[in-house]
Amino acid sequence: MKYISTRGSAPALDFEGVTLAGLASDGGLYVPEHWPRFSEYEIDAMAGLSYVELAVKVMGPFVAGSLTEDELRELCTRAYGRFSHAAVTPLVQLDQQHYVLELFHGPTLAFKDVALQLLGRLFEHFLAKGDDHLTIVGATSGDTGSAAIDAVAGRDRVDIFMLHPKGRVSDVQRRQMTTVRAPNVHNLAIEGSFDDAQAMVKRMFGDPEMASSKGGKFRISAVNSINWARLMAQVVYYFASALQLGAPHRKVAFSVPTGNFGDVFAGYVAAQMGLPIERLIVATNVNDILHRALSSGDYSAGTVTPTAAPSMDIQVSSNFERLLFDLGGRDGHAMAEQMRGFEATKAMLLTNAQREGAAALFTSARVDAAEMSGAMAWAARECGEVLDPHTAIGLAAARASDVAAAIPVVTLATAHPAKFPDAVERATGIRPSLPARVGDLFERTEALVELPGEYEAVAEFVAAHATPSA
Ligand SMILES: Cc1ncc(COP(=O)(O)O)c(C=O)c1O
Ligand SMILES: N[C@@H](CCOP(=O)(O)O)C(=O)O
Repeated sequence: MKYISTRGSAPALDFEGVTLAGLASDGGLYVPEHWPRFSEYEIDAMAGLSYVELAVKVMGPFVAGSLTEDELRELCTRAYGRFSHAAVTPLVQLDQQHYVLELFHGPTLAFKDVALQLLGRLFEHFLAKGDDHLTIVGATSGDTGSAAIDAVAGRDRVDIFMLHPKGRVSDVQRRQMTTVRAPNVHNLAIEGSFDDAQAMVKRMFGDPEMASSKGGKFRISAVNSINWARLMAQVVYYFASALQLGAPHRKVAFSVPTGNFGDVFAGYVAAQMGLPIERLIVATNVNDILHRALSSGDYSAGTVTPTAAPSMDIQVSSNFERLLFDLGGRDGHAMAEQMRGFEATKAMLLTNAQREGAAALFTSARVDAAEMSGAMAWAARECGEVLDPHTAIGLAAARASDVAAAIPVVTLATAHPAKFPDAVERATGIRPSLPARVGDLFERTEALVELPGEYEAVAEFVAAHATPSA
């Protein structure tokens, strides 16, 4: 499989190349040059497979040419062996129509583990072939950081620099990052929002002093969902849950709490691969750029409002570019032009083709604090299911949607409620406790460096602590 950039001028790469590159050298995001498609018969034959075997089937076409089936199976077995539930991503029924897909049984209690446990192992596998060193630079609004750090802490040939917006992640989220003591892990608390951090990360990929692809010293790579391998691994659980609910003979809808548009884009990929998805509901909090874009075509970023669902406090959604590229006829030069406009003005209008294409599969909803708390209270009271604030936003959007009653709606449960104990207690009266596997999080010492929200300060820190490319 070859991958092409959404901005049309970076070289096409194979799966190994895109995994190690993270972001394309023209500033675009890599997508497969075509969507592999399964027949109804092939999807039917996936029913009953274990999570690992399903992962091998679904991801097989994407890694072709870079990994053998046995190598992929081995990497998946080790990645998903670290999950505390035998089903890896168990599906729980709430009522006649609604389900939650629990994606938080990995080591750091968020859906990010599903992809990052695999990505850490992919980095190790590919780097073992040569003698190069990777400098991972990432931005987190709370969950990617801990999942990525867990996935690469202590690994040879990798340094990780994780930027989080100071004071804007929960205590549990921060401690899950800052209490990991490994010489290759660097936590940077920066002034500003997640969007500011994400912009600095993207800038480093184009910095001629820093990025080896531009003549600089370090082989920079990504663990955010700008890295294709992240999304690829997330496609699997759409198949896993839909198969349990009767696919391919029955359609299923999904409601996805959304920030950077990675998780829900994985659902779009599943639909392109033949999974019968009735609808993808994009659920945002009051940072609603995606809701505005999908409902009125207006993709314009305002300032970020901190909320009780901090991991979704995002206004610039990286992966939306992948959708716009696909819906706009895969014209890289037009996409580059559209993104140049957005980068200059922080606003853009979707074209008619992009709006109409999106409307065929997506709907959206903006969920405020009261609606979020209401969904948490309902799930706890009526169904005995304690949800985190992000999942509650997905569920509120799912319950308000007009999906026909005969079609099951699966809300992706993206984080364990104990990551946000105060918000959960306020809404439900229940204070969730951390599972034993995260250990003595509040007894451990934290290590982090505070930096101003300036690119130069971050680049200087990375340059002083990273290992140059071979
Ligand atoms: C708990 C949680 N829910 C939802 C999201 C949104 O996911 P995405 O950025 O893939 O849209 C995130 C962060 O990305 C998250 O950490
Ligand atoms: N919500 C994320 C933000 C980064 O998103 P990603 O999926 O692109 O890594 C987080 O929790 O860090």
